[in-house]
Amino acid sequence: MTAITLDGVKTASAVKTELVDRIAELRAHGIVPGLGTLLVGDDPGSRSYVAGKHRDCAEVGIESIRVDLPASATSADVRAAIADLNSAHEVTGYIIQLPLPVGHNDNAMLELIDPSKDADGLHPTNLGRLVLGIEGELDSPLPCTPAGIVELLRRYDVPIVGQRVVVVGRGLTVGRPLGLLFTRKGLDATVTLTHSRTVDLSGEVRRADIVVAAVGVPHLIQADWVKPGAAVLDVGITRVTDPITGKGTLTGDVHPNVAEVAGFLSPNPRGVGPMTRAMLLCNVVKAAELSLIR
Ligand SMILES: Nc1nc(=O)c2c([nH]1)NC[C@@H]1CN(c3ccc(C(=O)N[C@@H](CCC(=O)O)C(=O)O)cc3)C=[N+]21
Repeated sequence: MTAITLDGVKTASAVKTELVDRIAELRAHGIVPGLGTLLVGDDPGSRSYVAGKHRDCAEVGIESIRVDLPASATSADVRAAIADLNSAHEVTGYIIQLPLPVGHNDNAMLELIDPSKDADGLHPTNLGRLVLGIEGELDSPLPCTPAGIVELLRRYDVPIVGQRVVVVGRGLTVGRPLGLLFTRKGLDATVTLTHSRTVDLSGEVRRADIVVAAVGVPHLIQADWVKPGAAVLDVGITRVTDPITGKGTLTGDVHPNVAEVAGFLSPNPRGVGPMTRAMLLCNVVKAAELSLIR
């Protein structure tokens, strides 16, 4: 058996196509959606993600505003840049590229974002709304990676209701909010949130109908850990740069042999990454639409 690929590139492209008309409608009402990005330092991974976000915006008709600070930026510099983004009228939503360089406090900076401009859904107010919102439509932005994971599964009709989901990794951007999202009414999954201190991790994963691997441990999830037919989503990525050639390679958390056992496999790259970016655009558009009716 070979797993059906959950194609994030194709699915993200469908999501983006659906946004184009909504963006034109906003512009017709005099609202120009604009995504800001705040990047601090010169981590190559972060640079490439930010570049991707600006390309996506250009593709669908969202303006984008790029603020790059040098690695030498102080916390006061970062705070000042956040204050500027909060007050810039052309910025309808923005993100702080995480992680910030060592010496900066990611959570403290996230708290300074105007929650109505929080395109990542990571401000405590918006995370709090996700905790409160067990049912009904949420009008707060959802964290992009969890939203992208659920959207990818839905578009391939992978059953979620009542299913056992094992999330490997409890990080702020993926594992923790994903548990909250999967257990909302309507999705109704049963979630086990695992982490580095979990006893018998392979046993937990073997019980799962849906496995989300978001830890950044190369090839942690092997074929013999996976229940035949399960959906496996590879989210964690480890970037290794060859010291001699300077060439970078990306290795996911899921071993390639999982494709022989799983029913569905979201690869990495070309899986959840592009979906994350598409959901960011959705958050920007949705926030702009809400500003019309408020
Ligand atoms: N405030 C904040 N919000 C984020 O959403 C956020 C963040 N910080 N920090 C880092 C992680 C990581 N992340 C990715 C986004 C797109 C791809 C993506 O599109 N990847 C391509 C490959 C790109 C490549 O080659 O590097 C793919 O999977 O096909 C990957 C990872 C967003 N994150």
